Amino acid sequence: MLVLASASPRRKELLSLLVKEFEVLPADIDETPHHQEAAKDYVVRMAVEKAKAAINKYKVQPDADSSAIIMSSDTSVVIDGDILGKPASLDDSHSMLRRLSGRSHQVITSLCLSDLRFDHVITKCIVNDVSFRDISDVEIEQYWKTGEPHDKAGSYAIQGLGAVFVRSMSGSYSAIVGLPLYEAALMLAQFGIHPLEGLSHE
Ligand SMILES: Cc1cn([C@H]2C[C@H](O)[C@@H](COP(=O)(O)OP(=O)(O)OP(=O)(O)O)O2)c(=O)[nH]c1=O
Repeated sequence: MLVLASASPRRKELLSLLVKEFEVLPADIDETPHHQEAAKDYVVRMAVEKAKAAINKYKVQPDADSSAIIMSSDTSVVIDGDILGKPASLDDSHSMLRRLSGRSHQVITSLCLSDLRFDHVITKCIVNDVSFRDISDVEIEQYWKTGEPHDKAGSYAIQGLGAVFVRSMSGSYSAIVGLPLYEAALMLAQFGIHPLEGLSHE
């Protein structure tokens, strides 16, 4: 059994492109960065901590499969070395999008796959560059009212209306949305799960 340790509907949707059957088990962790923690280290640590929290929850389930594989991920927006998580308010969203306006930033996504004993663990960190056009204060307020930025790192969604701010990007689109499909497929294969096997030929 594959277990996706995530509350993100985007991650569930993206993983369902690769795997037909999996369980979803959100893991609650403290997402506060450590003092002077480098962005890449933080993003990988978050995925590892989500995996560990989900393992602890999963193991105590009566029908737990001892050969289950846990997948977890984290996405953060990084500008000038600062980590931007999800906005807590319009003010927060405003200061994030003001910083991103007219500039390039990075979206860093980590992926962690592990067995239940946390013996076999693979982590991967994917760095993408995204360039924004200038954004006005009025647009920031209008965008906030759509609700879209509320649960997104950096306060925007490239897969939604936030795309109107994106001049260009390089790297992995699925990683920015929350789950890097190319890397996920390669890592799943290392655990014996092969996404292209068993698909119908209709
Ligand atoms: C930059 C960007 C982020 N996001 C999302 C992906 C993640 O869901 C979210 C970043 O928060 P995360 O903490 O990575 O994930 P989450 O809290 O939504 O889910 P979980 O921790 O349970 O797995 O931002 C987009 O959907 N589009 C984007 O363009």
